[in-house]
Amino acid sequence: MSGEDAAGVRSFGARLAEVTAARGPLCVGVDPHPALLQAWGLPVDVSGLERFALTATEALAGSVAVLKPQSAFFEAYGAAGIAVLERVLTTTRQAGALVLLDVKRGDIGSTMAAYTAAYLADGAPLAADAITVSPYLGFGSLDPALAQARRTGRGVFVLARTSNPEGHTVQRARNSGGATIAQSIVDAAAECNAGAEPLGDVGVVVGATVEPGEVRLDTLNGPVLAPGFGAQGATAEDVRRVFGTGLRGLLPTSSRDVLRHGPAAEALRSAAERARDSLASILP
Ligand SMILES: O=c1ccn([C@@H]2O[C@H](COP(=O)(O)O)[C@@H](O)[C@H]2O)c(=O)[nH]1
Repeated sequence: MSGEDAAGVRSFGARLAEVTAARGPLCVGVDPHPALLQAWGLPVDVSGLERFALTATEALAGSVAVLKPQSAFFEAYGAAGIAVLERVLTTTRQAGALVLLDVKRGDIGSTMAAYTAAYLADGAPLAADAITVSPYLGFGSLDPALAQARRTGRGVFVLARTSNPEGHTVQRARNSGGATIAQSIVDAAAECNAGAEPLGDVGVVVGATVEPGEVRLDTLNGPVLAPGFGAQGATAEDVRRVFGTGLRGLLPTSSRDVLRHGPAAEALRSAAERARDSLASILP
């Protein structure tokens, strides 16, 4: 497995391929919903957030390939919440998992450069291995993030066909060439990934809840984050129906359906293992 550039920077695609080969292709979301804090017997304040997020992270980061903290739940507590998020990022990395920060950023290029400095720059307090980005301002507006990700061995996951039921009006609309918007995003990502070994750095988000055949992923040559597995109703069988078997880079992700088993670390790990094992026959 190569994936190293001339400066010796190991690409995100290579790092993702390596960690999923070792730990299984599963992402678990760290989503400190107020209802989950309550279910764990924690107060819905920043102390509860800290206990919840660090308990989940410490329980899972040693065995799960990728953890995906959902930034919104940390931002809700202001600066103190962001401080907890910083600790989640550090703790995840130290335990060997990759950290995908779900922030869904997207803006004009010059502002995108500032988001890039916040999340994809070496040494930034909120630097992650990868982030989610929104292409709604045009795929080209993401260029600063894509370029920085490549330079620093990080990745981006571009929203293409999201898992929520409201997504289809925009994402299944067709452009002047007849392609759906979702497919045009996947195709733009595929162009960025062309020739990359073992996998490109530009991933897409395609929900496990969408109709089979809505999006062609065969030429993507990049990671596919598949939310909707678990609490939103998609099963392992749905993952198989939507993505087929053996799709390289497929990374199903589940948050609430794992987290509801806490706060005991062993129970959290077992829930993640069950989720991963349920996908074993489908994934490469
Ligand atoms: O299309 C999308 C993109 C992102 N998400 C995020 O993933 C998790 C899903 O949580 P569950 O508890 O497993 O439903 C959450 O953070 C979403 O913001 C998504 O669901 N769909």
